[in-house]
Amino acid sequence: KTTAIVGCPFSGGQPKAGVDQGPIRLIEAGIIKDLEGLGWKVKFDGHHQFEDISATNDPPIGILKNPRLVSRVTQSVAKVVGDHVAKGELPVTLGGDHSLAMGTISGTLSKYPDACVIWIDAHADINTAETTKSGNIHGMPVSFLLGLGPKVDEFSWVKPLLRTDRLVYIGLRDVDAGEKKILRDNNIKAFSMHEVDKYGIGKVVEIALDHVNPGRDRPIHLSFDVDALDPSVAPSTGTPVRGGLTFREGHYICEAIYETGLLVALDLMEVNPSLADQASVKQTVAVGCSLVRSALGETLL
Ligand SMILES: N[C@@]1(C(=O)O)CN(C[C@@H]2CCCCN2)C[C@@H]1CCC[B-](O)(O)O
Ligand SMILES: [Mn+2]
Ligand SMILES: [Mn+2]
Ligand SMILES: [Mn+2]
Repeated sequence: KTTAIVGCPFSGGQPKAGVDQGPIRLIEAGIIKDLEGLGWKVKFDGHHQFEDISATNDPPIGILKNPRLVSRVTQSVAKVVGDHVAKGELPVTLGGDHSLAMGTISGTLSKYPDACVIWIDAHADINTAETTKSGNIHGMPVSFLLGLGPKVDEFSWVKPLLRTDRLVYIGLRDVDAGEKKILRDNNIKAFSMHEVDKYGIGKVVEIALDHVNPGRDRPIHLSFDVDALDPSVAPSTGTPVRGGLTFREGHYICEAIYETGLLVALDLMEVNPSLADQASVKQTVAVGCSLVRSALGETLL
């Protein structure tokens, strides 16, 4: 079994510098050796370099920031991830901000059209060009993947390959009003921290899988935004929100998804080693590596 580490040093979907350094820090922390230790053959063809944001003439479209750069980068990521998936390799995409998921999930769905997406995040990342208040495209990838909202020519390459009944969220606790309406209007299954408290993470993962993968026969793309975790667990991230998943709840999700044997692609997003003090950075990077190990088969016994 082969996994391909796709390092995506990219920050164009959001305004805070540093998240583009996430991949190198995860690599330096030893993620490759970690996965080899779990028996994986690990391919790492280097970090996918992207033009410097400042070097591109990329005025906003409406209020969307860096639209041409984000589109170009995510389209190239779609090809990279698609190629790895087509070869039967498990791409582990290291971000970089969560706009990259427009690329990773397009890549996965191009090979596995019946795949389901499990989105672990404090946020729904489902704003459209009409509903976004920030214009930060890391808050929008899911709407493009579902084909919701007004067309944005720059992103016409993103095909609406994802179906609303193949998407489920766990960890939500900071969802914009416009996003709440989109989730309701489209009957999208979402387990907020309220449901995690109410049912416990074990039951939540079971119900989530029953919803998007009732026969446990569909490939799974797990897209993990480290800000789903409580800021005390993963402090170095761009949009922290209190009241998040514990260290164990985050790891349980990854362990349970691995146990299904259906994982075909993983994203580990929004680690920003420029935020908070060095101890916090070290902690966040270590948690990121640990989550990846758990999603790729590390067990406690
Ligand atoms: N919905 C958001 C957007 O900018 O669209 C607004 N939110 C920040 C905002 C601050 C003020 C109180 C309400 N929340 C961040 C989120 C995107 C997160 C992207 B992710 O990849 O980190 O999940
Ligand atoms: Mn590659
Ligand atoms: Mn996110
Ligand atoms: Mn988030």
